[in-house]
Amino acid sequence: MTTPVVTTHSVTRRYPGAGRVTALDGVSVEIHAGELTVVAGPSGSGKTTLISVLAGHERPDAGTVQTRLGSRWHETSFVPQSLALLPELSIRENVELPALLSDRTGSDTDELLRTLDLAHLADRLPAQVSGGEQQRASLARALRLSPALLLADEPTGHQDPARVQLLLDVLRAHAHAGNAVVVASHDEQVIAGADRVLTLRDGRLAADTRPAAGSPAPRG
Ligand SMILES: Nc1ncnc2c1ncn2[C@@H]1O[C@H](COP(=O)(O)OP(=O)(O)OP(=O)(O)O)[C@@H](O)[C@H]1O
Repeated sequence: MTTPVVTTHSVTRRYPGAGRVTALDGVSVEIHAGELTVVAGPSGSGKTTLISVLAGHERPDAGTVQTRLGSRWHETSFVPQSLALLPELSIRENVELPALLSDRTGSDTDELLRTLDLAHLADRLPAQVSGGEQQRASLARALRLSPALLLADEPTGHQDPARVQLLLDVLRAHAHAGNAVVVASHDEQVIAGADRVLTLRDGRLAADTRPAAGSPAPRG
């Protein structure tokens, strides 16, 4: 097994406020390159919080997070549920944007647009395409610099089954090219296509499995 790209050790994340929610409770996981890891679990189980901690966007209240990636921003891409497309830029300009901020080559924008079935929409604004098309555009942008770690929060929520398969194929290809891909999802089709499934319940890691192998993943 390779050195993990990111490792969490007994990570706990609490949100302050009246309810003081414990969103993650002592979660220890290793994320490896070359795998599509799906974080599954019911609504509110901590999926978004875990991938935000893995991305470095959320800091744990207890426990530690180790990454072998440096602080170079282009190594990590995050597709939020909100998608965060810039409304005044076209779909093509949104996808191209990371390349304007970096000297890395990455993937070709037009090739990504074709692969994600967006080429015919390239000159439209985000408001002029569907929710599913916006979702694919946000993923295309995240892939533009070919990140070593790609995290995506429910990236198939607006897709029909054929497009879920398309996104799954794209995510698996990126992982199998030697990158770590982590997707928060409760879509059964995505879970079935994962190399590894981390299941959360009430902020705890309830299961760590490899669906294709049909056996628990090695831990630790
Ligand atoms: N900013 C916040 N302030 C307070 N509580 C929060 C905050 N963000 C999340 N929570 C709570 O933390 C818990 C975990 O939330 P999280 O968004 O990680 O779950 P999730 O599994 O991604 O849910 P979903 O599938 O609905 O997106 C939930 O109980 C949620 O209400």
